[in-house]
Amino acid sequence: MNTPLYDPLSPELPQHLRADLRRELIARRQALPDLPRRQTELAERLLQVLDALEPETLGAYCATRGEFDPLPTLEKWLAAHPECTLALPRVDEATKTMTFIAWKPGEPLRPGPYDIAEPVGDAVIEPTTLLVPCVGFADVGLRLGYGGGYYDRYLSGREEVYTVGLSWACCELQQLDMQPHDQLMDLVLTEDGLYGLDALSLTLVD
Ligand SMILES: Nc1nc2c(c(=O)[nH]1)N(C=O)[C@@H](CNc1ccc(C(=O)N[C@@H](CCC(=O)O)C(=O)O)cc1)CN2
Ligand SMILES: Nc1ncnc2c1ncn2[C@@H]1O[C@H](COP(=O)(O)OP(=O)(O)OP(=O)(O)O)[C@@H](O)[C@H]1O
Repeated sequence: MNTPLYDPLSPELPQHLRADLRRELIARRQALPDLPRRQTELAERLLQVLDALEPETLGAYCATRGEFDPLPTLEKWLAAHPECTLALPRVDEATKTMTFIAWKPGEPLRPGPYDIAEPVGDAVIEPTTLLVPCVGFADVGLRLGYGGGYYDRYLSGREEVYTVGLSWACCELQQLDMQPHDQLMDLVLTEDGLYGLDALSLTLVD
């Protein structure tokens, strides 16, 4: 358990404090010790979850600013599951919307807005399972992102999409006020554990 960054009884976290919180969490994860071990542990957990979920179409992301990079693990998993289509996000900064484009390991990527790599193809996919990068999270599956609202906007009206948040243990928050537009993650994985309302019902085999 990490020390709460803010008074857990505060009725609502003001926007400027959310921005401070993001900065603090990004700095924390960028200073994480033992990164190779943490990456290996989170990758193992991700593989277990993929084996349990067997997604037909999977949305992932190109890591930035100290996020867990899921692509090496996905490359390994996809080699054994060629029936699964992988897709990566492309954002439209003007409309603050996001589209998932089919992508295979080795295919080209180009820098997009916010300096995040994006696929260059044009095959739009509606992933059934989505790996969602989380700047912070609370154990019920509540997520704090970069503040663009991209995932909340994308997931609103797509309640059937199964969401797997990925974060680091140091980014767990004891209290994160839920905002009306917040979409709960079904699961959140870190190097230390499994969170979210589905964590209790998902049976993982070693
Ligand atoms: N790897 C990765 N790709 C992703 C996301 C992500 O979280 N991780 N996204 C997830 O949505 C989308 C990009 N969303 C972003 C939204 C805002 C900022 C950003 O730079 N925001 C400002 C202000 C933040 C604030 O208000 O505190 C900044 O950081 O300076 C970056 C990315 C799509 N692709
Ligand atoms: N479904 C939605 N429709 C319209 N606006 C939305 C929706 N979801 C979020 N927003 C708006 O987007 C802004 C950012 O939301 P929030 O602070 O929750 O971002 P975030 O989840 O941290 O960011 P991101 O998903 O980009 O990583 C807020 O001003 C919010 O009102």
